[in-house]
Amino acid sequence: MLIVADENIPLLEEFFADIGEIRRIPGRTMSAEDVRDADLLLVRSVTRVDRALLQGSRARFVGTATIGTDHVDLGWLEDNGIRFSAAPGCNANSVAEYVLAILSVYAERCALDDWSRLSVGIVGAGNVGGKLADKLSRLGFTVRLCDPPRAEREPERELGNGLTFVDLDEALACDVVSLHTPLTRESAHPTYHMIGERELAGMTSEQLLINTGRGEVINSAALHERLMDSSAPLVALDVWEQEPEINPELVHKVWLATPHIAGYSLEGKVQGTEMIYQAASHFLGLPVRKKAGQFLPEPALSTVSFTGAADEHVAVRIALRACYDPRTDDARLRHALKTAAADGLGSAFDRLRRDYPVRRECSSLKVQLKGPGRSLQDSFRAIGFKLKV
Ligand SMILES: NC(=O)c1ccc[n+]([C@@H]2O[C@H](COP(=O)([O-])OP(=O)(O)OC[C@H]3O[C@@H](n4cnc5c(N)ncnc54)[C@H](O)[C@@H]3O)[C@@H](O)[C@H]2O)c1
Ligand SMILES: O=C(O)[C@H](O)[C@H](O)COP(=O)(O)O
Repeated sequence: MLIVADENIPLLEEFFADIGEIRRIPGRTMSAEDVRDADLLLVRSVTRVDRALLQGSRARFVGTATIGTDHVDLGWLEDNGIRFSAAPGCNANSVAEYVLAILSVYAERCALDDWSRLSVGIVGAGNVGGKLADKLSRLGFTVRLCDPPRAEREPERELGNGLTFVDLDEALACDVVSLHTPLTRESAHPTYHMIGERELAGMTSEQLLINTGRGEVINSAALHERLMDSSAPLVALDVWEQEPEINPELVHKVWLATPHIAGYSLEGKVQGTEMIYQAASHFLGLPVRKKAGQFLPEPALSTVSFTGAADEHVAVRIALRACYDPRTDDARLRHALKTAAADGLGSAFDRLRRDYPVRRECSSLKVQLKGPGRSLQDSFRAIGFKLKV
């Protein structure tokens, strides 16, 4: 059995070596020739999976180790009897932690001691948006959820934590707006360029707009234009139109710029591999013997300890940043763009993603509290840290 796989899928050998021969190919340039003899095809988001790639291939199963599926022509696969599986939710926690880390830096920038005074509009309340909403609500933030497909499907549903669905304009009025929708063009509520001139015109310099969904959810020409004006919101972008050939001028204009790595915690990436391994095993009628947890190494930092003198907000900030500080990724991207040859911006962007350092989630870090601090314990738990008692 031949397994053709994107070389950037971690732990391919560990999960798939028992199933067949693995041929690793750079995902961005994977061609019909590369996949002609494949029985299983394993991809990430950078490979367009459609008729052009698969016609003439003997592949009967395609797995993507990602949440997003906009790179896959699902209709064509179905019409051609090719089983498909994605990895829903695999890196949702990674993205939620990325947004929390940004909020912590933003609160500091705004000289806010208590970050939970910010209201957050979450657009797209699925695995990622839902997880973020849960963490933020438990931390005491005011959260507004905008998700028209869900609002139509579950109009009466009690969302918990006092949450209700709002329309896009209400979400866009929050202090922080975080986008977590898939990229869709033909659905009842398409998200392609959902944030355009009108939406951006309504936002002010007192607001922060974060996009970790897909670049094309924001009209980047309209964003670029809006950012010419000092009344524009602050913007943090992890995803870009036309990746990897992103617009360097837009990078210069946004506050935080990262190379599509919000979901790149080690846990998130390994869970993506685990999920397509499970799906492929079921498809082939093989037992599922391996689990992501068995391959996660010990983290470099295992415990942080706070005394009874710790201020709650400072302690949370320190622990969160010990796991992840988005300014590091921002600096790497800006440096890479500055030093890349003019025709090499796309390669520089892809290199940052390929060589991404190990980043562990908050659950890998134990927090020790020497003092009563019930509300501090709750805050750490809400974020996802383990408490050491
Ligand atoms: N930056 C990253 O590293 C990264 C990582 C993971 C996922 N993503 C992106 O985030 C997207 C969301 O991930 P998820 O796991 O939450 O997906 P999901 O399918 O669980 O949830 C998406 C939600 O968006 C809602 N939605 C659809 N159209 C909408 C619209 N017009 N307005 C508001 N809401 C709408 C859906 O109803 C759904 O509840 C993925 O499709 C992917 O593109 C990016
Ligand atoms: O959809 C997803 O899961 C994320 O966008 C994912 O992090 C994309 O990573 P890539 O496949 O581009 O490596």
